[in-house]
Amino acid sequence: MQYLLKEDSTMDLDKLLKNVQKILADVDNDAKFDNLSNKEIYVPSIQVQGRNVYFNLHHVNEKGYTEKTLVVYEDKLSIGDFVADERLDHGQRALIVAQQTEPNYKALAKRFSWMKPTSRRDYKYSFGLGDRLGNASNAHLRFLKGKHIFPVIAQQSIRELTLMHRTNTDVFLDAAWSVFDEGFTYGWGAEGDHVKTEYEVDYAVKVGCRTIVLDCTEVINNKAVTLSDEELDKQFNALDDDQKKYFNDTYLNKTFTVGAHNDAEVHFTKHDVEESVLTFYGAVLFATKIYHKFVVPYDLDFEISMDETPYSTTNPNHYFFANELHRRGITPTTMAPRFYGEFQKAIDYIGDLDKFEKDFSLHEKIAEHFGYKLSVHSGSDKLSVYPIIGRLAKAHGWHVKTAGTHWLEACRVIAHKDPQLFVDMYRYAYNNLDDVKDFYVFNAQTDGNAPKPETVTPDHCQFVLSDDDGRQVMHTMFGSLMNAQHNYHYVFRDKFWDILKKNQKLYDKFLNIHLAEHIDLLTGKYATKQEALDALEPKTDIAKEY
Ligand SMILES: O=C(O)[C@@H](O)[C@H](O)[C@H](O)C(=O)CO
Repeated sequence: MQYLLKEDSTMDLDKLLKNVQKILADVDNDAKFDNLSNKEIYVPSIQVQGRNVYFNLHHVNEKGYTEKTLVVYEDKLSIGDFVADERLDHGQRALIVAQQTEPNYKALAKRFSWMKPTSRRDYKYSFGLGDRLGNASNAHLRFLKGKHIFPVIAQQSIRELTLMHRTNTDVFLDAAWSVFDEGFTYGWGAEGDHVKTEYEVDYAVKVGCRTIVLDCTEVINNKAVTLSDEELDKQFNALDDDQKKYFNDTYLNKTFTVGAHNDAEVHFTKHDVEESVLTFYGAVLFATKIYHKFVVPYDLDFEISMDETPYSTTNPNHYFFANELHRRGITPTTMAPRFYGEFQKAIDYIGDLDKFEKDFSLHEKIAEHFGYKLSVHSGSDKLSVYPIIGRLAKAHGWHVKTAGTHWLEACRVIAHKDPQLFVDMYRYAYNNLDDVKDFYVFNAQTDGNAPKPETVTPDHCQFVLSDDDGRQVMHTMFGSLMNAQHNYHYVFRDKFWDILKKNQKLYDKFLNIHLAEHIDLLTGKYATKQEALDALEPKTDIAKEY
């Protein structure tokens, strides 16, 4: 691709060069870069390596959208790594202006290792921040800077990619460019989330993901849980004699001590043995195969998720799965049991908190015993259990995953800035909820309590995002809403993006408020959900300030 030379350039490259030289001079002083003449230089992105300079320009165009371009000042011998739009030669060096493309990401990642996703194994606390739109990570990274929490910002399940019509590459690059933009050198995660087949694992790995979340739902025999003891026994006894002997010798009527301080026990009854084997042994073998084919050769973080099975994972089930992996020399990075109660999308935990605490505590001790962390899926908005998770997992570390709740904060921007668009989106989501019945299980599908569209008006629509069922309708219908078409036009997408791009600062503010409610409860800054909400929820309509 040929680049524009100085005389044809769309910007004053000479002036840009003067700012580069000012940056180089400032590095030798306080490196604050606070008096550059070009105010479009996004200071958090400035990187200086020897006499080489890199940064992003943030240009607000005539529509009010912020356009980001990369500027590189490097030796002519190396700058050819980048695909430039414009170039100014300067002695033995050159200044280029370039797009945020995959080739230019790869060129930057050659120079800055922190531009590549890394393992979360070495981080005690990690938080999944799935970004369904691709423009939430800057706010998330700015919020987390200095908090010593590892952000997994490239985290979209195959389900989300399918529904939103995005690729893992789209997700990866949106996240990676945010890392450069914010100068986030702490480390970041990219994961193939809820991958179920070797193809899906391979897809995530080849894009550059460092973690795979192997969803075992479809290789777990969920029928075993429903069997009578008699039928369970009959099916167990149909196994090979050596299999039966091994399982009974290893687990039957055995009690295992677990926990970092060996202060808890897991006991196996006959039912526990037979149910655990018939439910999970196939998944153990599948996970073992994936481990040897992908996790070892590509040095991946390995999460095993069973959080979306129809039934809770008992503590013996969890111990059985972990111990069978352990016997095979496999220690996952994280495991995601399905905990007691319900972790439905977009709303708080559903269940008895005391029972949850008892259940989570033993799962946590099993994880400590085998040397991995628990992973809490659908962590969005589960504020009631965060104090419990934060307390019980504080010593060993936690990994909590969120995603759709950040999409709802984008919907909140629409509800404030174009209420009619929000009303139309909600009506469409409500009337087409069957689109997602094969993808998600949530109360709003069946309880009939979601706000009726006729009650949602431009003057009265923001309440939907505080209503559990209304939240679930908007949360799960993200893909249908963003891809609905009529006469080859997007019904909502173009208007949605126009509003969001014009109001990125408001979106960022909503994201930071919402993320603070999650993080401040997990880290113990606030002891209860109500305390966090009282402290963090805006008392006025802050949208009027943007
Ligand atoms: O909606 C999805 O598919 C994802 O958000 C998925 O559930 C993810 O693993 C998650 O738990 C984030 O909260």
